[in-house]
Amino acid sequence: MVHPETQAATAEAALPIIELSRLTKRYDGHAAVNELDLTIAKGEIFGLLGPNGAGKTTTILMMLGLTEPTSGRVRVCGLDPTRQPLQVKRRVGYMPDDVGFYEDRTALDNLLFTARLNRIASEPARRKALELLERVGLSGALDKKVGAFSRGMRQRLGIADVLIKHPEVIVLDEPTLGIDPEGVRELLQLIRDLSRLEGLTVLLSSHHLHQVQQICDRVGLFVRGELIASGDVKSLAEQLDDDRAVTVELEVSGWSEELGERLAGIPGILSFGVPERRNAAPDEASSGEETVRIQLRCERDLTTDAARAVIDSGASLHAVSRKQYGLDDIYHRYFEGGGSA
Ligand SMILES: Nc1ncnc2c1ncn2[C@@H]1O[C@H](COP(=O)(O)OP(=O)(O)OP(=O)(O)O)[C@@H](O)[C@H]1O
Repeated sequence: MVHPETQAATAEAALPIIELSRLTKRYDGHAAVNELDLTIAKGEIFGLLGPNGAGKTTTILMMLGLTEPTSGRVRVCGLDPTRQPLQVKRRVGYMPDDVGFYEDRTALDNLLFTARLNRIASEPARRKALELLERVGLSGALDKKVGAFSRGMRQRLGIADVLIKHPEVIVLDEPTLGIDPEGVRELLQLIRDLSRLEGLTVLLSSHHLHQVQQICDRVGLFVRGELIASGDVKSLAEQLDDDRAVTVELEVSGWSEELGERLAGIPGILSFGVPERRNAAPDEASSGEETVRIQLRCERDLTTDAARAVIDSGASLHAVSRKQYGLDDIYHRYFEGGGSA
């Protein structure tokens, strides 16, 4: 989903804040990240998506100056993390997938501790901590020891913890791991609001396609250390349709050979699968009143012609639609066969 706010991005928002060029990290000759080129604009919410071992964490660690690239270039807020790690740390908030807190201290104390580490004076730190606890919905639990927090509360406190130093960029590694659906919804909303209202750039690493789809302006698909595609969900879907074929889906009962012939006779239909009958041998075509789904690959949108063929054949048409690719389809199509679309 592309957010309208993003389309109306200001000139400032288009400024690159993260720039990776030919970035490579090798471990014992094995490339964990290989020749990665990626630019993220100020204010963008960018999703790093990929299976285990794809190189997402290694990329993040190089951006934070926590591991040195083998070759290539990284710039974060105009700084080189390898040579200026402290300046980068001041501007970038990192929330790992398992945030560590002092368990026997309260939420407020934990935030004040982080503020002290970042040399924020005690009065402004207290004001900011209380404001952030309110913001992340934890003002009712500020005196509660973190050891008694649920996973969702810890993640929300983690967000407050990265925000206390007023960063320009936040990097969140699997922020919704282990949180219930309602908690996930609230957390994603919070992240999006923070980005929109405060111009915060967010880099989010995740396996959860639907969550990434809900809040990210752009997504990068990682496979074996390589960024195999990036863009908003719509443009990734378009890249999948290289041949510009359109998929039309029909839900029909009363399938017959005649319907098959009528569909095959429509100019512009490239192919379609003959629906299988339930409990039948795989090569036996379906018949009768059972509802079946048929996907047609067409040169152009032929929903009307396909619907007419169903009705003319005497079958019942329950649904007809042009298939829209979601991130699920994109992910699976790209990752099938090891990452070639
Ligand atoms: N310190 C290390 N020493 C050797 N190999 C490493 C090291 N760190 C990562 N790797 C390897 O680099 C590759 C990329 O790992 P990385 O952790 O960046 O992937 P990821 O996409 O973050 O995976 P996950 O989603 O599981 O966290 C993997 O093959 C991993 O085994």
